[in-house]
Amino acid sequence: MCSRGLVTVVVFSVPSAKKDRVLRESWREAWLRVAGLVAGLVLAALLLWSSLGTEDGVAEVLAHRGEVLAGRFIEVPCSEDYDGHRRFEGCTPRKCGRGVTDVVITREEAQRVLRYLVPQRSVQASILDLHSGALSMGKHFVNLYRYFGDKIQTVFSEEDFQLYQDVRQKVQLTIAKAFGIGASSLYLTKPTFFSRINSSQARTAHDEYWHAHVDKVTYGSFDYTSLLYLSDYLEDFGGGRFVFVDEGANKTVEPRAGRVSFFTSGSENLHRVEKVLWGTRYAITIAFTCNPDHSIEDPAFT
Ligand SMILES: O=C(O)CCC(=O)C(=O)O
Ligand SMILES: [Fe+2]
Repeated sequence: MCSRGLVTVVVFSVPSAKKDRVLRESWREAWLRVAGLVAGLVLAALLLWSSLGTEDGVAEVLAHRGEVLAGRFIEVPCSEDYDGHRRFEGCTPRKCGRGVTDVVITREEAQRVLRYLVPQRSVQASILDLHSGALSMGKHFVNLYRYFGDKIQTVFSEEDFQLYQDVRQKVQLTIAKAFGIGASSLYLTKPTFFSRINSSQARTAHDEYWHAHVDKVTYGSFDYTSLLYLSDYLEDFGGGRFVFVDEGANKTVEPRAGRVSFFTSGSENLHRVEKVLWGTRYAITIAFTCNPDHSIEDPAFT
C-alpha cells in the first residue's frame, strides 16, 4: 500500500511538480518586482530627503539651533586670496577658519537689535546698509538717512546706535581673540548690513542670497566676516541655514537669535544661504578689514 501510495504519488506528482515550479517561479517574479519597486521607492525617498535637507548633498551640522555654544572654532588652511592684496602684518589672516558662539551676544540683545530695525520691517526692506542708509525696497534702493533727513531720529535713537556699537565691539573682540590678532588692527568696513529674507520671489540680483560666494571677492575689502542672527531656524523660518561649501561634506550653521558666526573672508570659506522656505529670517552682516583706508565709522547721526 505504501509502495502503491508512493507510486500513486509519483504518478500524480509529475505534472503537479511542474505546476509547483511554474507557481514558484511566478511567485519569485512577483516578489522580485515588489522588491524592486520597494527599493526604488526607498532610493527616491532618500534622494528627496537629502535634497530637502541640504539642497546639495552631504552636510554636517557645525552649530545646531538648539545648542548653546560657548565657542566652537575650526581652523582651515588659508586660501591665496589675501596675497593679491596689501598685507597688514598682525591682521591679514595667517590663521584662517570659522567660529560660532552663542555667549557673546545675548538673545535679549539680539531681540533689541531686531526691535530697533522694526521701522525697516514696516517698509518691507530686504537689505539695509547700516553705514550708508541704502535700503533695498523691491527693485529699488533708497537712502534711508537721506529720505528721513533730520527725522531719522524718529526712526533710530541714540540708544539704538549705541547698542549697535556695543554689539560690533564685542564681535570685534571675539574675532581678534579667535585669530590671535589685536582688536585695534581691525576696522569696520562696508557693506555692514541688516538683511531680512522671506520666501517671496527675489526681485533683483541683490536679493539672490542663495548663490555660493566668497566675501573677499564679492565685497573686496572684507578680511573677516561676521554674522549676527536675530531669529531662530525652524521657529521663525524654515530653510535659510548658512552653509560652508566644502569638498566632501558641507558644514551648516543653523541660525539662532544671538548666535554669532565669524570666519576669514577668503575662498577657504566659500558659503551660501539655503533658500528660505517659510517665515522670515533676520541677520546682520558685520565685516572687518585690515586696511585702514577701507574703514568706515559706526553708523551714527551725521
Ligand atoms: O545671512 C547669512 O547667513 C549670510 C549672508 C552672507 O553670506 C553675506 O552677507 O555675505
Ligand atoms: Fe557672504
